[in-house]
Amino acid sequence: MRHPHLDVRRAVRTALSGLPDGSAVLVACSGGADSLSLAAATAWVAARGGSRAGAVCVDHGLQPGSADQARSTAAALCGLGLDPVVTVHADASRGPDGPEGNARAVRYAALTAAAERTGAAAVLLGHTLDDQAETVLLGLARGSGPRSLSGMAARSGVFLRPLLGLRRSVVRAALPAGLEPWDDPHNEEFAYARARVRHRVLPVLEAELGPGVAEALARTAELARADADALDAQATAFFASDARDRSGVDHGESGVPDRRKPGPLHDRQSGGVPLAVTDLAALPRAVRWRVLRRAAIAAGSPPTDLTAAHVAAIDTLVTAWRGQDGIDLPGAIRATRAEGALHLTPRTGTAAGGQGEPPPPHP
Ligand SMILES: Nc1ncnc2c1ncn2[C@@H]1O[C@H](COP(=O)(O)OP(=O)(O)OP(=O)(O)O)[C@@H](O)[C@H]1O
Repeated sequence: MRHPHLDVRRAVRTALSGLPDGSAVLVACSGGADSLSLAAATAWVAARGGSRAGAVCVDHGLQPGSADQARSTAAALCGLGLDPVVTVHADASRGPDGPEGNARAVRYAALTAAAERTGAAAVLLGHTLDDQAETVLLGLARGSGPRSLSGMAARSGVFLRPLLGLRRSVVRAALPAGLEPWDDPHNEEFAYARARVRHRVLPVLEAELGPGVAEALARTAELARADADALDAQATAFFASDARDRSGVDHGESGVPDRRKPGPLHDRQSGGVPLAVTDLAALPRAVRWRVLRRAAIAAGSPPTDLTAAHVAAIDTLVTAWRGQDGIDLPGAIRATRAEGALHLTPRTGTAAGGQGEPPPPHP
């Protein structure tokens, strides 16, 4: 780690080079060491590259003194030459996901809104390779599949994560002298699984298995992302061909569409789209489970409540059906098998989600 500030600046320059010329960006800065280091490097790169960089701090008001802390972070960011520096208040006291999850949801919404307001092409986040490794370990411990194990993307929507390839120690060593980072007490709280992974699990793995474990876990994330993307694309292709069938278009052996011939999956249901069991059973399990999950969500099952166990249960109707009853899913959706097809429909007498709304359209 001879010149950490050069590593961080290079990472920022690479991320910004993917944006259209003259783009403005915002650095999302909590005041913590990682995002402050990112802010300093971005200010440096923008000043030399003739681009515009501002910053945005989100004050959740969760801790006493958070407004003062946001103010002093904003002052430090102005001192770096970032312009504009926006402070946003985002209440995280309500919501379904607990304080941490709510804060994350309102933070991402506030950051997106700040980008729209200021015309920024991207919002830069300070996640590091260590954050990625922690995410993979947490996913492994939960028994996650490749989508979860793929961790955080270097780019997703308006968000860029330029530091995903750098160790946290490098990012922190690049923090210019005189900048005082704020230590989020949650990062040290062992009540949080991520803090335990950060301070207790990863250091033990590195000590026992050798250095490079964090890098290896981050590589797993990259490989898992490629696998998950490929499987998702196959699931999308299944729906596309299935929709063609349902539209009554038969491409036949000649490849010429024959619109007179009805497809095998005419939608005879109100509120649900049947999927041919033979078509589903022919898919590899990894693709089929994705198709089933998407179909259940499209029928109205809330994605946050629909677990892998629900999807596995639906799958029994496809691959291990012995005339058994249907399966109840979250959002008052019922999966049943009839006439060689799987049906995902609102439970009789109940509306999807219990809100009297029709299920959303099929993907
Ligand atoms: N309150 C906030 N305001 C603006 N951006 C935030 C805020 N909290 C987090 N972020 C952004 O999300 C990134 C990840 O935050 P998280 O709290 O998960 O990690 P961290 O390791 O504590 O990062 P940091 O040391 O920068 O606070 C931060 O680096 C920052 O870019």
